Amino acid sequence: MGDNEQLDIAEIDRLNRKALSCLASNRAETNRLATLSMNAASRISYQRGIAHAQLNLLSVLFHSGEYDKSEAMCTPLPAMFKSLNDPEGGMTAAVCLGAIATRRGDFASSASHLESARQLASQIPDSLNKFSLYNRLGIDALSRGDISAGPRNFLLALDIAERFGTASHRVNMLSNLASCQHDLSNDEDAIPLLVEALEIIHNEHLFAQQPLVSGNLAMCLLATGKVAEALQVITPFFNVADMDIDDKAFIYSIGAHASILLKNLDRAKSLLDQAHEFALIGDNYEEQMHAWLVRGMLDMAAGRVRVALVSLNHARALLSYTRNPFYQQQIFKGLATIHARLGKWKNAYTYLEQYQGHVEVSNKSAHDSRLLMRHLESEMKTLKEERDIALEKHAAREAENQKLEVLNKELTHQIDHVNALQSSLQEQAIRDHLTGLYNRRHFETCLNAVLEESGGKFPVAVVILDLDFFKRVNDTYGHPFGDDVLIRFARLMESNLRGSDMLCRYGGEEFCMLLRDMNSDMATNKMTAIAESYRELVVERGGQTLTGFTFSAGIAEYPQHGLTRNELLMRADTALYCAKLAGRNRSMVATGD
Ligand SMILES: Nc1nc2c(ncn2[C@@H]2O[C@H](COP(=O)(O)OP(=O)(O)OP(=O)(O)O)[C@@H](O)[C@H]2O)c(=O)[nH]1
Repeated sequence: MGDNEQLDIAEIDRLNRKALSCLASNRAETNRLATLSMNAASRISYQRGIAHAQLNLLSVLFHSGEYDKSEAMCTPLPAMFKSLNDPEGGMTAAVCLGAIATRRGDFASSASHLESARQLASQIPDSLNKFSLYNRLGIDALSRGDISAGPRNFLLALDIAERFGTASHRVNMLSNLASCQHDLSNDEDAIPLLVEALEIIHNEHLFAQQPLVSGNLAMCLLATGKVAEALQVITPFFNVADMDIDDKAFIYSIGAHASILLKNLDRAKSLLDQAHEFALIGDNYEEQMHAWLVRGMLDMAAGRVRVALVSLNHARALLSYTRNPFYQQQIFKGLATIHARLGKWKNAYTYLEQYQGHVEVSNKSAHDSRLLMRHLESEMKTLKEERDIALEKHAAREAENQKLEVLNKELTHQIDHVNALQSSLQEQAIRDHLTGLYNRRHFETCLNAVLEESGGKFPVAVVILDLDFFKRVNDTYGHPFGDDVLIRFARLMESNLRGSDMLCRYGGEEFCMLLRDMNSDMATNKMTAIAESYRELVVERGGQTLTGFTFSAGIAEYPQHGLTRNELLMRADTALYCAKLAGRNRSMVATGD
């Protein structure tokens, strides 16, 4: 697809949806698709397309740590989506603003953005856009220390991922659920979730997500004392250039932590220096705190007790950016140890007490979180079952409706068929099958109607025609030839009729006409003209040719020669009889009044 290609609205929408769906797994692709859709939407001034493209572009910026730029791009979007009457876009924009505020440690403003996102979400059906909402609500809840709302929202996001998302969305949520468990000191339950996520990553080749998930796994392994395993999991990612800056900071810190525990202090220092740098470049306070904590451990391991105190104090100052009990415990434990080494027993004791307090809270929360997780899982299971039943019922109703629609169509079709048949039968009932002209019965009905309509206000000429010596035609040339003559005569007569006139086959080789608003003179002239054409008619069949046909006609005029149909027909018939007697090939008008 070329950059200059003209795309229509539907194609731009599709491009934006696609850009959104690869946000979790391939940000470069999101960026490429969103740029394409932004250009195409701008070209045709499609505001909604522009706004959604902008949303995708700023999400990419957000994930690469460009918070100022992404915030500047996002700030006008909620109002824009509101004016476009697009709650889905408005919700996603509010989620982005919430995420940016969280990164800045501004939890109050984050909560207000997320609340408006939640309100907008209640107006729209479930879609992939809700994934980022639940994900963000989960992260926000954890940062507030709400251990119930965190996993609950992640499970909701996992459900959205399973219904509307890709494997990468699933991985994302398994990883978040695991982080929750880890934050609650429940690493035993976190590890299988991360192993499952890594399996999906492997099978679906979602390598962009591998560093973070592996980092999380390494963190849990560290927390459970499996240091060598932890290092093994993250080693492949050292020196990988194409990685998220946050992931780099995280992985290098864990690498440094593991190296300290394995007494490889040189390696630990080199990894930690890089971790620190990445955390600073990425403006990531939580990772900065993580790096200071590990630096404190390194200082201690190297015997630099006073320096370690400085490092841990730095880490402690940043503690408000996380509720992670692992960090809290490590920091207070470290501070207690340092103060003990420095002989500051009172301080050491205070930190020890704080450390113990955190351990107790964390043990309790690990226990609570296990229970909560089981409870949430069964709650979700019930909800899912209920939803599946509702969906099944809906599908059954739809199928029933479709069946009805098909039946309805069939019925309509049959009714049409019957109607067509009926009108064809009606036509057949009033038509002569050989010539296609009206039959005598229908003619007589119409004649009655015309006479009634006239009521003497305009004349009506009634003409009966009889082809001359027709028996001879049949006898000499055969009956089929005679049929052809009758048909050709019928067509010739029709071509001489006006819309208000009417012609019928009266019987055999006899025809009858009514000429509206014509007196007998006018009718006679008309018959003379038709007689001329009939004479010139050439009929050919089976190598035989015949021409020079004649007919005789009798004309009666309403109201002059009669007031009723029968009277007029009788007078015309008599005139016809006279024309035959007078030698045929002529038209005669009824005599007398
Ligand atoms: N081919 C054909 N002939 C028909 C049809 N209906 C009637 N006829 C023939 O029309 C002929 C009418 O003959 P006649 O009544 O003797 O009259 P004519 O031969 O036309 O003589 P005049 O009317 O006295 O001029 C008969 O031979 C009928 O068989 C038809 O549908 N097809």
